[in-house]
Amino acid sequence: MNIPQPFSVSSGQILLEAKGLSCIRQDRVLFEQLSLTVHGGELLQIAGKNGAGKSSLLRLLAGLAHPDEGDIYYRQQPLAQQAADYAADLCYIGHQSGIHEQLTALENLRFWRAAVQAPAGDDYALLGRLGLAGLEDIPCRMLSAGQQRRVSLARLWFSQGQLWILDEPFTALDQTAIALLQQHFLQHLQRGGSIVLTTHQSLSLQYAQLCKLELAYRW
Ligand SMILES: Nc1ncnc2c1ncn2[C@@H]1O[C@H](COP(=O)(O)OP(=O)(O)OP(=O)(O)O)[C@@H](O)[C@H]1O
Repeated sequence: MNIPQPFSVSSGQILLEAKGLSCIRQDRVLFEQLSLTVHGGELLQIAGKNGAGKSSLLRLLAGLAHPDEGDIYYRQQPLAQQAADYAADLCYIGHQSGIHEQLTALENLRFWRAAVQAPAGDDYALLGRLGLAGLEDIPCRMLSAGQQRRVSLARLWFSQGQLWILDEPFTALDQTAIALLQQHFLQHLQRGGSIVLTTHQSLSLQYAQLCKLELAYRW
């Protein structure tokens, strides 16, 4: 059975490309002349020691900061020329969980659905699947770190973006949640989606299209 390609860029085609990127923070060159490509259906893991510049690189790729040198292309066009399209096609989850702690898990999900114009869905069922049954209606500040991370990651179950950029998505998750998330990654890749992530943990599943970029720590 053929799985329909819901995304604008087909599997194997270049979705995101960076050429000659440099990033300087506090007078330290984190990286320079860094180039990479992300294809449809591909997972790119950015690895490296603490402080090597992984989060900084993800922020550049997400369009949240500008490189000191170099250019980023989305669907073969400069990012800056199609910022709105890129934002609609991107799900970025940073190091912080990004949840509103005064809102409940259910309210956070409803907020994100509205923000990305995703159709309404059974959020009780989704939260139950993520191990949060019975915790839907209490403020997120009362949840544990791992539970808050699960709420944050729930976006990936209704995101319509082809590209997911995820900074340390496994932080605070237990083994059950890590396995669930990795399974969800596989489904996204099999649909032709792409993922760029940082993690200090090795990916246990065998992704057909797994690339790894090691950022060296530079003094
Ligand atoms: N906005 C900023 N202003 C000043 N310095 C920054 C900024 N963002 C990052 N840095 C510095 O850049 C360096 C790289 O930080 P970054 O968060 O990108 O590293 P990382 O590889 O993601 O580290 P970790 O594995 O600890 O998360 C650090 O030394 C940090 O202090």
